[in-house]
Amino acid sequence: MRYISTRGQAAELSFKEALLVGLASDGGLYVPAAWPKLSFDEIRSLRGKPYAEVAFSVMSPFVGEEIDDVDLRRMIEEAYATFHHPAVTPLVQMGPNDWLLELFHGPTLAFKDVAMQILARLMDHVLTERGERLTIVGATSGDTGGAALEAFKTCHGIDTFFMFPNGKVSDFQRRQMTTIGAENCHAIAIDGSFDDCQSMVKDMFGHQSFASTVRLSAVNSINWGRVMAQVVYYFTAATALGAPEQSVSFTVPTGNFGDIYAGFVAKQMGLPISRLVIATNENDILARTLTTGDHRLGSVKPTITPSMDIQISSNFERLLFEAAGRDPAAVRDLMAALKDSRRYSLPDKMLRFIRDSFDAGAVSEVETLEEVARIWKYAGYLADPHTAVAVKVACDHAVPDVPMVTLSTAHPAKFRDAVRNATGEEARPPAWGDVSSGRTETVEHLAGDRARVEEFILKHARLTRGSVKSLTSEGVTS
Ligand SMILES: Cc1ncc(COP(=O)(O)O)c(C=O)c1O
Ligand SMILES: N[C@@H](CCOP(=O)(O)O)C(=O)O
Repeated sequence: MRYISTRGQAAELSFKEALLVGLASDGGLYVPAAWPKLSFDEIRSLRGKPYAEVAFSVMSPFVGEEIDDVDLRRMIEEAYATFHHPAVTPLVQMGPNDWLLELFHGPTLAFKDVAMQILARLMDHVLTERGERLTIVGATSGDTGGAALEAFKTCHGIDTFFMFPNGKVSDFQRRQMTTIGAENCHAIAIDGSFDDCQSMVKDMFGHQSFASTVRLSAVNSINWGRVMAQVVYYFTAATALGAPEQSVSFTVPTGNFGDIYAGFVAKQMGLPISRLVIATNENDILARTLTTGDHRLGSVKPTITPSMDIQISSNFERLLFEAAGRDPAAVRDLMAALKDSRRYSLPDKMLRFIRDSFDAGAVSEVETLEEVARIWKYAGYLADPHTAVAVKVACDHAVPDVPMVTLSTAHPAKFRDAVRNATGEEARPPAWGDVSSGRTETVEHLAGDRARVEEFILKHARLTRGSVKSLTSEGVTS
């Protein structure tokens, strides 16, 4: 499989190259040059299979011949053996046709583990094979950082740095990053929003002397490997509910648009998905875009669903690429408008394309708390607030005879205060995932200034440690 950039001005890459590079050199995101398809019979044959087997069937067309099947199967088995549920991502029935897809049974209690556990193994495998090392720099609104640091802490050829918005993640999320206790893992608190952190990551890729010195890579969902791994649970859930004979809808709490875009990929591969419903909190840019066609950045509002406190949804660019008929020039124009005037207007044709597959809804703070309380009262189920946002939106979009699956993206213990406020109940983490006390926190606190962050990374990345003092725009000075 070859990978192309959504902006059309970067080299076409192999799977392994796309995996290690993360972001394309033209600022775009890598996508497969063509969508692999699974036939009706192939999809039906996935029903009831163990998660790891489905994962192999769904991911191997994206990997192609580049990684030996035996190695790929072994890495998949190992990745999902870290989960604490035999089904890995179990479905829980909430009503006659309503289901929750629990994605939080991995080591850090959020859906990010599903992709991060396999991604770390794949990257480590490729680097070991090549005798190379690299440095990952990422941005997190709370969950990606913990999952990445946990997954990469044993990868000896990789240093991992994660920036998070200072004071804007839950205590539990912060502690997952700051108590990791591994020499190659670093948590950085930034004065700013998640969007500020994410744009620093993207700018670092544009700062070529820095990027090449540290051999920069990314494991946010801008990395194709993340999206690929998230496609799998759409297949396990839909086939369990009757696909391919039965079509299924999904509602997804959305921030960076990675998780729901993985659903779109599953649909491109042939999975009969009726509707993909975007659920947002008050940072509702995507819901507004779907309603009006006007994509307009506002300022980020802190909410009780902090992982979704995002305005610049990276993976929306991948959807725009499809909506524009895979025309990279159209994507470049929209991205330039977003950068220059903080908005763009979607041409009718693109909006129609998006509306063909997607619906959207936004939920206020008050409604989120009420929904957590309602789910507890009527179903006896403690839902995390991100999941509750999606459950509320799902109710508005459910139709008879089509199962509606809502993605439950985090364990409620990660958002204990909000859950307590809504229900009076204490959401306790399982003992194996509890970071709420004990270990000392280590964190670097930096202003939202790319140069300072780069300096910190140069000082601590093992590729450069001790040998590089600063970088010019041309190259390294020591
Ligand atoms: C708990 C939780 N729910 C939902 C989301 C939104 O997912 P995405 O950014 O893939 O849209 C996130 C962050 O990514 C999250 O951590
Ligand atoms: N909500 C996310 C934001 C980053 O998303 P990603 O899927 O692109 O890594 C988080 O928890 O950090």
